Amino acid sequence: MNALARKVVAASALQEDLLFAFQSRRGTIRGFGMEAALQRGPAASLAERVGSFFSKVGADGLIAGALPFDRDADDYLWQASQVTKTPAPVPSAARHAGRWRLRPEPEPAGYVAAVQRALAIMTAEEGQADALAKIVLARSLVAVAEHPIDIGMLLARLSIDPAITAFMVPLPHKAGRSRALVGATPELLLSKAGGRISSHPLAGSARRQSDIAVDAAAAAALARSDKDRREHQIVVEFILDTLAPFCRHLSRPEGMSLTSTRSMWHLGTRIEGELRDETVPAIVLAAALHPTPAVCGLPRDRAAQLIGQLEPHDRDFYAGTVGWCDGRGDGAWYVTIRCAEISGCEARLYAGAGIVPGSDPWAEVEETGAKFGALLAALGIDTQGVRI
Ligand SMILES: C=C(O[C@@H]1C=C(C(=O)O)C=C[C@H]1O)C(=O)O
Repeated sequence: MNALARKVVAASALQEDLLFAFQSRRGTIRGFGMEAALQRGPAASLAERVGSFFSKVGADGLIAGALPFDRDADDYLWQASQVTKTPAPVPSAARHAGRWRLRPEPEPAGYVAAVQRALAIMTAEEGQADALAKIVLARSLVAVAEHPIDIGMLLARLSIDPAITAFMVPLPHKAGRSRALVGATPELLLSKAGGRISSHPLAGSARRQSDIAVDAAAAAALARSDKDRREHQIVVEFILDTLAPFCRHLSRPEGMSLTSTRSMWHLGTRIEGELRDETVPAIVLAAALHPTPAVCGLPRDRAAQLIGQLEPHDRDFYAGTVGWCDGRGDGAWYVTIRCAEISGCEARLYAGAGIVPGSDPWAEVEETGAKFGALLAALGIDTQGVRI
């Protein structure tokens, strides 16, 4: 075998060994091969487990992976055998072949019933000090292909949108089957470089439109929407309150701004801070914030408990946080949304929407439908499972 052929074989073997990936306009970080696992556990013991891990592997180590939605459930984080920051492969024009079957869980009417139930609770509690102010309710869509889903291809196709971070992380096996979580998140939970931190919460959404004038009108309506502004403000205040004790300075711009992906408009606010103690690892700050009211609700524990009762399917790692953290404490953590759990021929897509008093249940069906758009487009199918 000549040198070039050897190099090609080595590169493709490496691709198959891809353990995690985070790819965005700001940079790429990919890990290959499982080197060492962080001892699994809940959010409460994370700081201690991370501290003992890096005291063994040293400051040059790096862990990446996922924290589940439920703070009491076990996380799943790994150190890779090799980490590269070189740009990821160029997205190919290839698409998945064959037919797809789609199955919503729950059906739209079931989701509407859950939203109505949440609104009834909000109405009944109005005026109480601990009243439910916001809850994010999600639904899922199961897409079954004729052939195993090509995760590398999916990741490459998701990366086409410059406004998102495309990610892939491994998940613990379920019923003996290997799984991965793949997505295109637009939402930065927390990044840290030295003493500087940033967060870019999103809440308040509208579907992008193909006609430029209609799209601009949708954005303008979102910027004016009282309901969406209330949803957004709850998230920003929660993040500021949570980060304040860690920070010497914490700032946010006046007002919220519009931000867009290829499929959605959102209200967003960029928060910047300077840490009092810059040795606090990014993953510990992310775990303190998680889950924010962008994916859970307010009051947090109450909303999380109701989500467990109102949603028919366990969120598992959806609406958690995915990211990486190095031995110096730097890292980037994203809200685990616009994603699908992939196992063999099956993809389970998730999408949620914030519910506040005044929300219209069928409008939330439409919003969550629009949020499936990024993943469906990357799989190469429309909402009916027809190839596009
Ligand atoms: C929960 C999701 O998205 C979150 C909810 C939003 C909303 O309710 O407007 C907007 C952005 C995200 O913070 C999701 O995409 O699944």
